[in-house]
Amino acid sequence: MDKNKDHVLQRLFDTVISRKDASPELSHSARLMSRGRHKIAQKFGEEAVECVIEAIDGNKEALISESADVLYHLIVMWVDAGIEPENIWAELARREGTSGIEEKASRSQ
Ligand SMILES: N=c1c2ncn([C@@H]3O[C@H](COP(=O)(O)OP(=O)(O)OP(=O)(O)O)[C@@H](O)[C@H]3O)c2ncn1[C@@H]1O[C@H](COP(=O)(O)O)[C@@H](O)[C@H]1O
Repeated sequence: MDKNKDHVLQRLFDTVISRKDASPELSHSARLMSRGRHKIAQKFGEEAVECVIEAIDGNKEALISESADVLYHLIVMWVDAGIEPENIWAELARREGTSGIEEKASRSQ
């Protein structure tokens, strides 16, 4: 069994991808995707800004809720762009063990 399937983000991705051909009347994901890439990106940006506001204000519960909104809208953006969660996990795995300080220094050389 693919253990990634147990992950809530993978299940959410599978649900959103299954909504690509769903009715915009019945599915929020289908409605958002039917409105196009600019709208999807705009919604992601709005949710990210709401996260920033709650983080700065120190509202832990609100930050948890806004973080879930950000992840949902990020997943809609991946589906629209043809990106799979595995692509992101692979990039994160590639970075494992490389300090961000070292990586930044190597870019400026
Ligand atoms: N995680 C979420 C999720 N998070 C937030 N939202 C919706 O995102 C919407 C955000 O509302 P807004 O008013 O900000 O956005 P909007 O309706 O696009 O409005 P405008 O910006 O156009 O004014 C709300 O309707 C929320 O319910 C979500 N909708 C769906 N999911 C997941 O996606 C699954 C599939 O949902 P459907 O596609 O609706 O079947 C669900 O079972 C959930 O697991």
